[in-house]
Amino acid sequence: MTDILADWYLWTKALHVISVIAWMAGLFYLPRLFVYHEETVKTGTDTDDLFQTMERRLLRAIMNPAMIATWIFGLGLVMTPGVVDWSMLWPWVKAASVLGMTWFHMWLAARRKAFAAGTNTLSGRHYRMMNEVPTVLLVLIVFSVIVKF
Ligand code: HEM
Repeated sequence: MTDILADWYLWTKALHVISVIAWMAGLFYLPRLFVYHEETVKTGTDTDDLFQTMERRLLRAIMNPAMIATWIFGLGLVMTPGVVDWSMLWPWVKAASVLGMTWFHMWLAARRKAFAAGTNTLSGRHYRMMNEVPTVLLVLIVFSVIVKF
């Protein structure tokens, strides 16, 4: 098994990065949709329906599959011999950051359900601030995997 992973290392990494890009696009865009949804749309209107459709499709068609693919290829890299040295700091920073990113995804999914039920209570400002969470985690992750401190 580890031989196969070693042979496919660069392909796995390429697929991991492609999945990461698709996931991050959604993690940045969905909170922006929530900002406009909250600040400009009245509950029960056609525009409300349109925003709900965009949010649902973004999450189900792009973000959920991209998150699952990122995890599968990422764990494939973790199991590849010689890739991760757990005595260094970077794998721990990366692990904590990807857990944070996954938590953020779940939080967004819960907020989408609140919009769909017409029970959103958070302000546009709140969503703007939360939009910084994936940015901070992205910076930590990229420094971890590239600099390998
Ligand atoms: C979800 C769980 C994840 C796991 C288990 C994981 C694990 C890994 C591992 C083990 C590597 C290999 C490092 C190497 O070859 O030296 C890697 C590479 C990489 N990861 Fe992840 N990762 C995950 C999520 C993410 C996320 C969320 C991002 C970006 C926001 C990301 C960005 C990258 C990048 C850019 C590389 C390539 C670094 C290089 O050029 O060598 N990963 N990942």
